[in-house]
Amino acid sequence: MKRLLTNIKKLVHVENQPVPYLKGKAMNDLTSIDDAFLEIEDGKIVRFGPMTDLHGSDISGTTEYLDCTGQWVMPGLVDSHTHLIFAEPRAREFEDRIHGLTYEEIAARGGGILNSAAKLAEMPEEQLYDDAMARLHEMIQTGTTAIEIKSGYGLSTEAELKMLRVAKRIKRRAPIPVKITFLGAHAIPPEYKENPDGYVDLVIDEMLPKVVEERLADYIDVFCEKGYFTVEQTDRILKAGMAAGLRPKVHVNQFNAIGGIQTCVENKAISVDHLEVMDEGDFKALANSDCMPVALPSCSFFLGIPYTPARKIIDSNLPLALATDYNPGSTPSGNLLFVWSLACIQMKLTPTEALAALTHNAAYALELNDELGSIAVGKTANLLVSEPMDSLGHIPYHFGRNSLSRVLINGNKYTHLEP
Ligand SMILES: N=CN[C@@H](CCC(=O)O)C(=O)O
Ligand SMILES: [Zn+2]
Repeated sequence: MKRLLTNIKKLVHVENQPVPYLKGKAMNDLTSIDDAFLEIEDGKIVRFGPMTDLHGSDISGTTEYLDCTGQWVMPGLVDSHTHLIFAEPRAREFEDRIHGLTYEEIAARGGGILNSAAKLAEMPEEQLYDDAMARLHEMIQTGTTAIEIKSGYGLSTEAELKMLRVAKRIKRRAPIPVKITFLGAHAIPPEYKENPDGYVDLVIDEMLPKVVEERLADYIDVFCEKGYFTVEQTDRILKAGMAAGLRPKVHVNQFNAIGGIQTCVENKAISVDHLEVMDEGDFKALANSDCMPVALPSCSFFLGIPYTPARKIIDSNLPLALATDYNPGSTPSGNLLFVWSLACIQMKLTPTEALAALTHNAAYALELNDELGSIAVGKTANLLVSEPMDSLGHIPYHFGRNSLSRVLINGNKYTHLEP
């Protein structure tokens, strides 16, 4: 099955010699081809270049042509941080915050993550699966072409395994690549309030071996934060995860800088996520490491907390990825196009830097950079086709609107949004 995209106004972020990720100035320096073509065979990119190279070349066997006059084609977006599986929205807490309560105050009253855990315990796997799949379908329409899914609303061995089994079913059946993260250490359940180390023991000694035995996860995560898990507890859990074959990918520095980033880097974390509050020691720890900082601007938008210092991160010659953090408490949105707008408007990234963070670097944060993240021969044809436009900024400029005309998954039109 051969498909040919022709007359592409601009083919964005092509690579002849793919690199694992982009950092600093390189994030604003993506190579593009004007008036381009792109050939797809069996779901993979097999050839691309200027239209002038296509004329006279062998296009026999092409089964479908897609004329992209006026349209831009770019790599599909990757969401490297989501809590896609949850039982119920938390709109009540949203109203409590409008009336002045903070996220932390709501959590201290037994709301927040504990509220979601109580609801999840009661919901059958089938329903969790159907709801999460419906959310996934919606996300693909706004450009998401690979996703990470966390557990963390279980907080008991039984419920964590239930979440992860749902995630594994999604991974098997979803049309896009899925990576799974075990987040048993998302909050201290009420029965361990006086004995948090006892809960850490449960995560390490009881949950983790079962997760590994059933091959339910790719990564291990901890919410390293005041009132949740200390740096020492995080270190214990990450070391146990690594020993069991799960690389760390960690919630850290959301409200306080307590030294967690250093611990994550020491434990070879593939990414550190949130980073709304960072000190100089955190920047130092990230320099000379291969750990990807991941910013979640929709969370800052929704909770009204500081934005990750993304401009400073890139200007410090570090890489940056962007993700949604889709969850019922701090980010009830899986829309990466909105994340793109926030990155430009609130974090002062250029549209190009934000695209690099949403594609190439996000793919690295899921160790999917060999198959996704740029236009390169051999990579999977998970691609976005824009509506006709004059600049890349057209997409984030139109915040809250979907400026894509097509999302291609394995080269196939996933959805056709044009009238
Ligand atoms: N901060 C920790 N976990 C989630 C929120 C979870 C929730 O409130 O349900 C986050 O990444 O924002
Ligand atoms: Zn999160």
